[in-house]
Amino acid sequence: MHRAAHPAADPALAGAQRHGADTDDSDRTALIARAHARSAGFGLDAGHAPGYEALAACALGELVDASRDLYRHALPVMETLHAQIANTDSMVLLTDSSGVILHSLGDGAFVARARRVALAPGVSWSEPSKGTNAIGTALAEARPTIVHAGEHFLQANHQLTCSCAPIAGPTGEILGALDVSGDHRGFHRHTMALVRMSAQMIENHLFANHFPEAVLVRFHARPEFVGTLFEGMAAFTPDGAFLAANRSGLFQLGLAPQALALSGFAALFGQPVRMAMQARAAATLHVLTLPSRVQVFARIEYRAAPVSVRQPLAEEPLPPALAALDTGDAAVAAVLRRVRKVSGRDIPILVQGRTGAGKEWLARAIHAASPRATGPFVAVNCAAIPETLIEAELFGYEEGAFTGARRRGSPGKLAQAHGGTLFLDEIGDMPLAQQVRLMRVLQERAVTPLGAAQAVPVDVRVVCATHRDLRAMIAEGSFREDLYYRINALAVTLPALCERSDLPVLVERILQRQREESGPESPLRVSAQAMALLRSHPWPGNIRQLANVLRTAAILAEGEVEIGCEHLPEGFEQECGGPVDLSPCATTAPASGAGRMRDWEAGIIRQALARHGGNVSHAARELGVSRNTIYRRLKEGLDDDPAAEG
Ligand SMILES: Nc1ncnc2c1ncn2[C@@H]1O[C@H](COP(=O)(O)OP(=O)(O)OP(=O)(O)O)[C@@H](O)[C@H]1O
Repeated sequence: MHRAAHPAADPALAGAQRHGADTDDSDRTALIARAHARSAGFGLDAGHAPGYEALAACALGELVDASRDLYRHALPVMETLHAQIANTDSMVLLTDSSGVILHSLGDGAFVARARRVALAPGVSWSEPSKGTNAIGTALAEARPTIVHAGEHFLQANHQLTCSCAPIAGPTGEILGALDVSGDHRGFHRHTMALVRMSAQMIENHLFANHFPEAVLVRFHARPEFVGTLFEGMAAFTPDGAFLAANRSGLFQLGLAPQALALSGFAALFGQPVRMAMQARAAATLHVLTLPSRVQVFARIEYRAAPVSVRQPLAEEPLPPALAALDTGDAAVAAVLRRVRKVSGRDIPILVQGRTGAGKEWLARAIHAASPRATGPFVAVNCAAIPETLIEAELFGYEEGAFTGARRRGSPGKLAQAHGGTLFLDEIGDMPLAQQVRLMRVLQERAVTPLGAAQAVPVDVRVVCATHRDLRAMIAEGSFREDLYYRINALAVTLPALCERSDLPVLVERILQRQREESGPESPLRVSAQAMALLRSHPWPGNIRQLANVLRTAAILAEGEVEIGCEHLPEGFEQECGGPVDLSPCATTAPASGAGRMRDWEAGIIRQALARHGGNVSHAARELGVSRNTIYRRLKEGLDDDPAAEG
């Protein structure tokens, strides 16, 4: 049977109690023994490493979404904590209440080792899945916990030392946990204290922002502690009924929860709430008397509820920028609702979808609907920049940094996006070396241009897009997993045009926009026959191709009342799989399978190339895709074709 190492036997652990854990040595031994007994009860085998499967990105995105308040308030605190433990071969982790890692920040060398034991987002570290470990055990015991080296139930984790504190919500429920894990040889007795203080900071932020309509009292017996991590906080209704208090508040008030629940402001602070509220505008602190007769210094705040907080989120209208993309397709509407939920927060979003499906448009709308709307929106297409230039383009360079560098250098796209949104299109095409640099910039929020000695602070929200399967790329080693999780707090997938149910509305919107761009002309309709053709087309170039087809058709139909089949490109009907019928595009496309879909797209591209005598630019223009897309699709088609040579 696996035996718990005695904490006192490890000199590194001596004094852990004095530096953060709530337990003395005998308590710790008992705590680890309890955790081991539970772990054995779960049927875990100490010598056997369990499967290390992470949740799929979208499932992880849903968990992050479900814990969005915790995530939002924890992220900046994690960054600060990470800066404090930088270069200590360790990482900072945030989990939800079930122990699934939601977010991680770490040092390069340790991250690679941590990945081997699945210390990565999407993996559960609950006791039932990993046995005794700081995260699972802290959550099970609802107390700050250190689990060091051989105290881990699984031998695979004996190389780790972990310090974890649960994070309680404003009404006391455990929302998740904050953990620092590192190499056991680097155990530092102050780590637990840092983790506890950071967890406390997150709890205080959550508390201060939780009650939409409340009188908030921040108090402490020492005036210099009001407004710090150590202040007590208590929330009351506007007529003085007690709502909740944070840890320090509960400690200072010194009453049992049942007694507090029945108390009011006057009973706890010795004067009516109205009197305290009248004094709240004064710059000086207010003196109040606790039931224990102890006098405390207090700052009193009152927040009235914004009307919208009372309405369920789902009923709120979309902000105009997002509403403009809502053309009636259910999948698109679901995407818009998801991004709307995080629109006020700097959460990185990964937009997935085929070429031309509207990823950049969505990114622009996300920016326009965010508090950064007045800042810049800078788009970078990683597939369109030669590999050798990506670094200079993104990170900037000093004068003379490399041969061919512009005089006076360049700030780079990241710095240009300062205060706004950086849209990284085709992020899957970014070379690995630049992925490492980008990761560092996002972590440190500062960029060092090529040839520069000084880092420049950058404040950007990142929205990335890809048509590639980044998880498959991670598996084959061509995309960094840490970057993937960094850019992918929320992943959304735009449907291909042929999967959308809103083609007529989309057509109408595109024609309307094109009319607005090219001056007042009589409104154009699309004939029923032509609409049926549009519906049955496979649209490999998606909305971009549709917009191009409509632009040309509108010009050809000038002076007529509607766009007819004769205004659509030559060969259009054949691409639709024959004569016009009213069947949806899916029936003309291959039955299923991403591979066959690609072959079929490659076939359409080959036909277009044949029509244009092999001229890639002309074929690209007709299909409404970039030349890069044509090259890529042809290459993918050939790579997948077992009969292809070479
Ligand atoms: N919701 C929309 N309504 C009207 N037109 C749209 C919409 N979304 C996209 N478009 C049109 O489709 C074109 C392509 O869109 P966008 O550049 O966003 O696609 P993308 O998915 O980023 O493409 P790529 O993968 O090639 O970078 C736009 O220039 C615009 O003309």
